[in-house]
Amino acid sequence: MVFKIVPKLPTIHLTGENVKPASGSSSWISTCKNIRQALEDFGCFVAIYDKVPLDLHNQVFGVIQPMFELPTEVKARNTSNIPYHGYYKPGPVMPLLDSFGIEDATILDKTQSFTDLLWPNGNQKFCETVHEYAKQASELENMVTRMVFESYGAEKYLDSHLNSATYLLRIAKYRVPEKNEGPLGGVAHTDKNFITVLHQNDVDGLEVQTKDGHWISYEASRNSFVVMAGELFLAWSNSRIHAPLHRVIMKGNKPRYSLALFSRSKDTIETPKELVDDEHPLLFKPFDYMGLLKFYTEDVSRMAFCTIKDYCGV
Ligand SMILES: O=C(O)CCC(=O)C(=O)O
Ligand SMILES: [Fe+2]
Repeated sequence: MVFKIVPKLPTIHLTGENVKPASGSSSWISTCKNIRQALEDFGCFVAIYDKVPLDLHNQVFGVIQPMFELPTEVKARNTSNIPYHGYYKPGPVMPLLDSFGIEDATILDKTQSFTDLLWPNGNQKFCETVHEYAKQASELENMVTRMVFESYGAEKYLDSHLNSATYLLRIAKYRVPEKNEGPLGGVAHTDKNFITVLHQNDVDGLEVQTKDGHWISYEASRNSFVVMAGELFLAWSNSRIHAPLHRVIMKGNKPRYSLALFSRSKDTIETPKELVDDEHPLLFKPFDYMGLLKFYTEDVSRMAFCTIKDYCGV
């Protein structure tokens, strides 16, 4: 009998001793190493993380669902000066996807303004729950960033990096395809930001491409998060870290809901000199998120694939 080996995304437990730097324990050091290895090999990993309580998980998926039932003209109030950062209605390329973007969702006032736009009579539960979720997800992002910086001996850049970080929260619904429709929920792309933290309900669909071209399906659980590197992280690491292609293929007969927290940087980013040597000559000039965004929105064909080399390669 021939068994087909189905590859899985690496899973890393970000719990207990593994995430206690003060203990100086070997668990912390080996967790840092495992994260770095997973990001270099796959560009992502599944984090098992228990700091987002089950209550918050249930509440956040509870408060976001009614948002998708609002009239289209109300949803369209979620605009942004930055391309692709506001409301995104289902369209010809991705008819199943409906999504909102909350810029700076980790800042309560910003989540409040978003809430006031959609619910002029108030929706405090939505505002507090989504803000709390964004904060928790950003803490996970900060910890992973710290662990990777330490693993590369680049910890002296961590504080200024985290101080210049901003976060976009994208909240998405993928409806069940009709009989005459295909299952494509989200087209294959690489993320353009630093790190993305993805969390979803119990309807799977996310697939990540390996370096050798195989698609791996992610099987979600309530306490799991996909931590994924984007093109900014690839360039920061002088191409050590991989930014994987990923897509959403709908499975099952219930809608899929997901929350994606994208970290970016307000400032210019430079590859630390610790990551440059004879074996790894510098590959990128200093770059910034808005520059990369402008570069790929000038030509939509650049959106799907990794274009950071074309934007700021030396
Ligand atoms: O819904 C998901 O799990 C993936 C979303 C995604 O890849 C994105 O918004 O960039
Ligand atoms: Fe993505």
